[in-house]
Amino acid sequence: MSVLRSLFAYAGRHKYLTMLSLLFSFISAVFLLMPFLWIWKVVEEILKVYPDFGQAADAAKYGWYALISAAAGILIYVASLLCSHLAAFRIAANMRKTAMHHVVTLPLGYFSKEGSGKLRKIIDESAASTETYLAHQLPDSVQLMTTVIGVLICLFVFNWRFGAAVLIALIFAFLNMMKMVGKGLQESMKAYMDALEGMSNEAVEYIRGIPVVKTFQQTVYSFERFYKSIKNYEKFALGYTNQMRMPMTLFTTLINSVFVFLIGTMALLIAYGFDAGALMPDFMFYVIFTPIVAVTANKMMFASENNMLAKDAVQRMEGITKEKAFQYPEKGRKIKNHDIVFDHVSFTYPGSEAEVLHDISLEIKESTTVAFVGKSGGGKSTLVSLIPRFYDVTEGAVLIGGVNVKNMTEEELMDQVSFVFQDNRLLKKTLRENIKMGLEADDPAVLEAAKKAQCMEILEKFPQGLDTEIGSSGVYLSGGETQRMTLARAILKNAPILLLDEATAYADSDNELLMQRAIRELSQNKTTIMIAHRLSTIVNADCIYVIDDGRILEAGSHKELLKKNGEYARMWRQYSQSVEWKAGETA
Ligand SMILES: Nc1ncnc2c1ncn2[C@@H]1O[C@H](COP(=O)(O)OP(=O)(O)OP(=O)(O)O)[C@@H](O)[C@H]1O
Repeated sequence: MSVLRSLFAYAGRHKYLTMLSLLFSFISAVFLLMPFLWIWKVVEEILKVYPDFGQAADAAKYGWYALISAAAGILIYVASLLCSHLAAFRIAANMRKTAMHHVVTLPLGYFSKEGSGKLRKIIDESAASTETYLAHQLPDSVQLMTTVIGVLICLFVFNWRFGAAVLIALIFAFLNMMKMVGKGLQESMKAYMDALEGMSNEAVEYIRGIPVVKTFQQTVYSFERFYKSIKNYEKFALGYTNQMRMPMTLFTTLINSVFVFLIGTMALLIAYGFDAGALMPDFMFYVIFTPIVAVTANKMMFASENNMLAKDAVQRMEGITKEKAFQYPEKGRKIKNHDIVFDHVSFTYPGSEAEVLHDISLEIKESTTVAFVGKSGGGKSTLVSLIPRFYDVTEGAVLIGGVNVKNMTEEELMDQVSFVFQDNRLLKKTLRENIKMGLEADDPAVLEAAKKAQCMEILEKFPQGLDTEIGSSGVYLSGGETQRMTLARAILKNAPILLLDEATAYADSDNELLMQRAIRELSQNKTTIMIAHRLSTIVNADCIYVIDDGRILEAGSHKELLKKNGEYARMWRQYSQSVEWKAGETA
């Protein structure tokens, strides 16, 4: 019931269709039990007139009744499945939609914590297994319950002694079944499903990393994590199977040995002086009837396993939908200008122990350009990512124009900021849509932005120009091309705050100069933050912050920092030397 209640949360009006399917399923079960009774009547009729079979006038009539009730039962069952399938598809689709809608509201940190393979598996496969559950297993369970109740009634209506014999076998079999579906097994199954999920995640990560692995000849080492997850899966799969082996064997044996109990009872009754002839019709009824008992009991066992699977799927899905969404206020406060302030900001990545930024305070005035430089891993990208709220600060606040970014609506915040990062992604849409990203702009404006960002050679490469669909056959953009497309996006958006994290990292020397010029032009009158390892690109910044180990080491203009002769001056000397060496090499 709890599984059904959870699933109905996604059902809307389709829950009535599910209920209708259950009603049909119940009626069909009643109809499908009837043929056994009619056949018993046929047998009784024949035995009554034996050996003069011509006297069995009603046998044919009962035969027809059996056929008609079987046909009606099947037809009603088909109607039940029709309803259940319609509802199941809709409910599973709603589950996927709800999960996806929720996923996009989650903080970015969630996606680095949970691998994408794992998320895909949970959303897709959990919805699929609830679909099977609702379409088949649930109506079948109602049918089974009805059949069980019908069977139990019939067992005792005809001859309680034979009924008791069948029941004893059933009780033993079901006691075994309890072992199979008990709490311990639910836990083993959860561990098994976790291992399966882990393996799926590692497989995705492994396949993604293959190019890097091949380049660095790391095959054996990189395979280790994936291999461990396979071994872990093997451990739980074997454990689960071993746990099932004994009770499953006993269950199957007991359920199929009901005949032995019946024959034993018949022999006992005859030994105690009962008339074999008078017992025969009842005995025949139980012989006809017992196969349903075995089939029903088998089905019940699988139904309870499927119920556990559906419960597990619902819980996994709820694990995502109950994850706290990123909160944006309904109504935001208006910003006064485009100053950016970091006020005593500390930050730790979600799920990580180590603090990455420690008590950082700095102020960036509107329309100025600042640069963050420093050792790799010092926290520059993290600091920048707090402005568009890719993550929320752990302590302190980030303010734009005097307003905490947490108090700005999503629209307001995103309208203020455009960014070009190292790791940019394009959508599987046309080049035009990738530059516009939902902005109102006509083709000349899109082309103008593309031109400034040095994207014309990309557009010229494909005969369909702006209409070229990324991801369609043969359309692939390199890292540098993707970065230029992202720059075109930022140019078209023309937001007052510009965040550039190694924005020209992948550019070749021809393009880099032109991209730098476009960036310089774009950053005019904008609050700009640049992260760059090539220090020549930031010498003109109004202020340069040297970030080291999550702290500001030094701050000032290029000239001031050189005069100070500290870390920046050291970095500059090193950089100039490397440029000289390169120039020497090319000379
Ligand atoms: N998603 C994450 N989860 C946990 N820790 C992270 C995550 N991303 C980065 N870090 C850690 O935060 C620290 C700062 O990383 P960050 O990328 O901000 O440095 P950076 O100065 O920009 O480095 P680079 O110049 O190499 O880009 C590093 O120690 C890094 O390992």
